[in-house]
Amino acid sequence: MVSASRSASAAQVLVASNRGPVSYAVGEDGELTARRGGGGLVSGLSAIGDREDSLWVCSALGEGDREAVRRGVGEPGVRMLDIDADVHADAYNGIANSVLWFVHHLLYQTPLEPVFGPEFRRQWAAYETYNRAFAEALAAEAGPGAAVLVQDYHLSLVPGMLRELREDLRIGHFSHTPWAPADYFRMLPDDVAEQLLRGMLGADRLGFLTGRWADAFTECCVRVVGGTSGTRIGVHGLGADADFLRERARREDVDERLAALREQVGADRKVIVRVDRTELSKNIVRGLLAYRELLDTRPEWRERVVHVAFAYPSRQDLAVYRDYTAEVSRVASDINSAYGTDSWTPVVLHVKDDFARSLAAYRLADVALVNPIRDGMNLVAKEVPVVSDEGCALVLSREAGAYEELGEDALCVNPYDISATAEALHAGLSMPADERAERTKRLAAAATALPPARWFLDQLEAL
Ligand SMILES: O=P(O)(O)OC[C@H]1O[C@H](O[C@H]2O[C@H](CO)[C@@H](O)[C@H](O)[C@H]2O)[C@H](O)[C@@H](O)[C@@H]1O
Ligand SMILES: O=c1ccn([C@@H]2O[C@H](COP(=O)(O)OP(=O)(O)O)[C@@H](O)[C@H]2O)c(=O)[nH]1
Repeated sequence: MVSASRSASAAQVLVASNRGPVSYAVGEDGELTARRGGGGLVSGLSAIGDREDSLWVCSALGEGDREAVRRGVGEPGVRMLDIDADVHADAYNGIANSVLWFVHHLLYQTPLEPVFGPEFRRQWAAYETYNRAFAEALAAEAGPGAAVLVQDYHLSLVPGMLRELREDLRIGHFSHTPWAPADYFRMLPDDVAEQLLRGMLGADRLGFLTGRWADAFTECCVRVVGGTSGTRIGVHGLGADADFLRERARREDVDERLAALREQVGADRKVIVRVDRTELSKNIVRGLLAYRELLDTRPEWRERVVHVAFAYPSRQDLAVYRDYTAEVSRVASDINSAYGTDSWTPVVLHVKDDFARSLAAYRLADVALVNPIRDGMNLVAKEVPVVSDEGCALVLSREAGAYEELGEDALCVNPYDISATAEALHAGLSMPADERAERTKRLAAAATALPPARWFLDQLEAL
């Protein structure tokens, strides 16, 4: 960890995102420790750090990050913005994750409904302030004619704001989420919907993970603001980083965790693996219920399979995420109480983020379960086949962006259909080893077609 030192105002390529590549924690001894930021956006953008002329502008997300900013500690080429904590909380928890995330992932269902009243308006004002802070920092840091790539729904207003401050810049925006169908998007107050779209249309070019999300965005523009007003739109299906993953997954710390997992699972048992943030859109509870149904309807699997579920903490400031986390644990322990025996624990649930252990689980999996209700891409689905030791069947939701590229060799499911998911798990567990290996090879090839470095460069060149 060093003081951020790269010359800032010379930056020719800038990335802006809420979450940055590292986050900091203050230890009991007062020392700061850095750890890799979670989630797929960070995995995808990691290649940018190799460029000398780049700057990654991100937000301080917690007390550790704020302390790092105060002490002037940081990674080279990264600038963390210490935006007022209340403004950040309203923008990130209130607007981005409680409203925009829910709209794009179709998560509002009774009794979870949007409430567009005074609190929303206060949070919306904070979202504007938050976006303006990014626009101003980018305007100050960008060299003449620089390219700025703004990331995701946290920063939808930044392209329009930045355009007003700096006409010389080339501005792109990339959405890592799905985009809501127009009828659902128009649930947002009219002025807010319009501001979001006009903010994004301030960019020269907009990127999406799949054609499906790009088309939904275009349809929203046609319905709400009359069209996309000359802004170019492109599709870039972010893939897994094969070189990084294969090397990282064979290191000693992963081997150690693999041995521990093998011991926990027990000899001669098959393993169904899932790895997610504990996130409503990932549909973890329905996944567990499908596993329960498998044990119920196909008793031949009892004692012969273990479901290894990693559900690492996410957005815990929000009550709805905390409740969901508790529900995941409750359903997992219900299954263990109902079916477990002295020698067999049907579900092994880990709720602490551990990248090395996740890679170990990828290696071990006979079946990977990826069943989101909706997901921009889902990199886990792309990473498992790359890392797998002996081939792995992939049970994949048709509502994940990854389905467009992996659909042919995965066992595809409607994520709401628990029985169909249980049947797909059975099919995965029963798949002959040679078929599984063949499919895994093809899945890995499709999953790595557009590695992160190329994904990033393509956008830069197109801009
Ligand atoms: O930053 P958090 O609030 O902790 O959330 C983590 C990230 O979640 C979302 O990731 C998405 O990006 C992936 C890569 O393109 C994609 O595969 C996945 O489907 C998306 O869910 C979010 O869009 C990011 O901004 C967050 O950092
Ligand atoms: O303990 C872990 C397990 C996984 N991941 C990474 O988190 C990302 C999850 O991305 P995905 O697109 O599947 O979903 P997101 O969380 O971004 O919605 C993947 O690249 C994983 O390798 C991680 O950072 N820590």
